[in-house]
Amino acid sequence: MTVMDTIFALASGRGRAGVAVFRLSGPQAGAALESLTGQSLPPARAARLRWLKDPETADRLDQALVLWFPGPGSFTGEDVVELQIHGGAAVSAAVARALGKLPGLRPAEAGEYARRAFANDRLDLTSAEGLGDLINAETEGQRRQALRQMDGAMERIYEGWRTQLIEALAMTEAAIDFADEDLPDDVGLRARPVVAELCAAMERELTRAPVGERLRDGLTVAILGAPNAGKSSLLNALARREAAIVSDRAGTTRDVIEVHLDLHGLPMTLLDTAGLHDTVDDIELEGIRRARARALTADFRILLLDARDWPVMPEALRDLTGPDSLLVINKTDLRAVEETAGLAVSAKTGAGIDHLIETLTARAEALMSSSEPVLITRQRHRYALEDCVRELQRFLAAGTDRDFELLAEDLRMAARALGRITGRVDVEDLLDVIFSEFCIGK
Ligand SMILES: Nc1nc2c(ncn2[C@@H]2O[C@H](COP(=O)(O)OP(=O)(O)OP(=O)(O)O)[C@@H](O)[C@H]2O)c(=O)[nH]1
Ligand SMILES: [K+]
Ligand SMILES: [Mg+2]
Repeated sequence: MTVMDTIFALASGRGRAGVAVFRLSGPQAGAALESLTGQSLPPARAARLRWLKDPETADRLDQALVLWFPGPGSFTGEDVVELQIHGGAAVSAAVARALGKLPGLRPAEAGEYARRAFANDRLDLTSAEGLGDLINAETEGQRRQALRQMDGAMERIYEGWRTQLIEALAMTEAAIDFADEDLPDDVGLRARPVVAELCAAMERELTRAPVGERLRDGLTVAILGAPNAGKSSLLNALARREAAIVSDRAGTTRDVIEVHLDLHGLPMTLLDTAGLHDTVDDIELEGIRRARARALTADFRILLLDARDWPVMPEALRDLTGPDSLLVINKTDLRAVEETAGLAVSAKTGAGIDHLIETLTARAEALMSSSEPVLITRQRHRYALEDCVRELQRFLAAGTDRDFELLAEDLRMAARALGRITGRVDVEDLLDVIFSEFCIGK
């Protein structure tokens, strides 16, 4: 058994505030609380008002609300203490100094609480990621997704799949281990329909992957158009600030400019790009190359046209039209255009901008909304799930004459790939449990 340090850290943000919260976790947490208060531990999970004193000088530091969460039912699974003290730099510093004087205590490193919670099986990896995402969530959509991930919705589905896989593995191994015994002939083949169904479910999930990743990272929308169409002006109008330089000189924007927006709870990254046209200027040409390259990786594109050019579409925009593009006609204050295929706006007067935002929001929602919890919110989930599906496909592609040993290996690898997502990798332990419930042999 390893002797764990007891860690402490300011759990609330730095700076002046009404209350600051210290959190202690580890075997000495209870003793630390007793020495700081000079009293025995309060009842579990009930707040008590206590004076905190310096353990060496007995100087009063602050009056605090203290909470005692004995392990293993705490956030980290260890003994945890929370000290709610008065906010303010000097109070926090004094309490931190006092904590540092106590035996076995040291300041926590970044992520150490979540790491201990993971080590003690209080959190799986997806829940830990969800917690991190929740703390960083800036929009409603991100908050909802993070919360679902944190409360274990994702873990339950992955673990359910993994258990089914390991059951299929047990059936396949039974065919190897008990080959000479009195087993039904088809026991090794029974895994097949289970694996086929699991594989289909995972493939379905992979096609939904962009939803979760987009929701976490945001949707990317590129604004494209001829020079001086008003791309930078439109970006500024949407962002409600002067993020990009606007001038009447064609070729003002030369590099890709990114602005992050929150569209009714959906995160969006807006890209302003160099005007697309024929030029011999090297720098402009490079800008145009980058604009096109970025535009192609964007989730969708706003093709911006000067109302005075309408309905002639500049050459450079023509090959970018399609279902992932939205035609927007700008400068309608200079020339009115009829209700057309495009959206009429004026970046200058603001006319039509609200309508554009509504359209963007609707598009973004259509791309991102999902009533079921999304299972893939990060690249690493997608990669692991793709690995898993590859193994299952290999299993399914094998003919009936294939060696059960090799089939079992495919399933074992598939289970490992899934285990990488949640951080639960105990294939053998689970296999033992399943075998013990298996009514063969005895
Ligand atoms: N009247 C009017 N002028 C506009 C409107 N939008 C932009 N402009 C003007 O058009 C000119 C070009 O605007 P920019 O936003 O710099 O255009 P751009 O497409 O970013 O141009 P480049 O970066 O050079 O490709 C500026 O003088 C703007 O003030 C509009 O809706 N109405
Ligand atoms: K310009
Ligand atoms: Mg510009």
